[in-house]
Amino acid sequence: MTPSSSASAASTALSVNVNKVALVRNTRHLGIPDVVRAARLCLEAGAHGITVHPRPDERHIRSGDVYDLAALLAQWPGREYNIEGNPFHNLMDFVRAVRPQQATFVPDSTDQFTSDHGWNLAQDSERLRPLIDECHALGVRVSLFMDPLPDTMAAARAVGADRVELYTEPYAAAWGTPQAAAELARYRAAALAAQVVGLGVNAGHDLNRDNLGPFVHEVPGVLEVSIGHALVADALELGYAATVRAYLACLPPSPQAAA
Ligand SMILES: CC(=O)[C@@H](O)[C@H](O)COP(=O)(O)O
Ligand SMILES: NCC(=O)COP(=O)(O)O
Repeated sequence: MTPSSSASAASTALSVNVNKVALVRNTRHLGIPDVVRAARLCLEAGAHGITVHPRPDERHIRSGDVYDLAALLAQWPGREYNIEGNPFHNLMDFVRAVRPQQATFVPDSTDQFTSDHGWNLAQDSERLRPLIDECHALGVRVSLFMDPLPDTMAAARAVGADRVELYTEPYAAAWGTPQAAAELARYRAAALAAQVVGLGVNAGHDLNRDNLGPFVHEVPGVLEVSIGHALVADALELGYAATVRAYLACLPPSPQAAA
């Protein structure tokens, strides 16, 4: 399929995180599974973008992957590249070199098992502000990885963020339990609070085929979900194309037809 194909028409964009393809690739010196091929197959199936989280220890996504994927995305006008990381570590070097459509600032330590919390803006706003300003000067949208706390959204806007990414692990952990409805209400309140102050809302972490649909149905105005671990696990069974289509089917359709 040529890169001119359209992404699926959806009001919530699906950005596929390919960290875990790289993780498997790194266990042998054979170059397979190919991270760029995985990303291309996902884009051909209608994914709106690709996300990577190049951690400093290169446990999965390596520097070369970041640049190889940038070259791929350059062939797909209208699809977005989202690079995640801690801006006080290695993220900004990638942002300066690659200028992705979006940078997602995540407050992870270098040895963290996985992302498990959002920013403490009372502590970090002043350090974040110049880096957010630099991203804007480079034409890069900034999303801050945040816990679903309505009272923190004004500070996220005040520091200059364009969007917040709601950390969705607590929702995923509650899925299928009596606490699920209460968790959804928390995310709904956080999303509304973000939108009231002019922030766009993204979401991610531990989203999957079961919990994605209810989330985007109950939480208004989610612009993008970035999904990796469960999606790649599903792709091991279904293949990338069928898996991406299955995730897109969970997202609300809209007349918007992305380029
Ligand atoms: C920020 C976040 O929740 C994920 O995007 C992150 O990329 C997960 O990192 P691992 O894939 O290393 O668990
Ligand atoms: N920002 C979330 C992301 O990119 C992927 O998270 P997960 O689906 O691997 O948990």
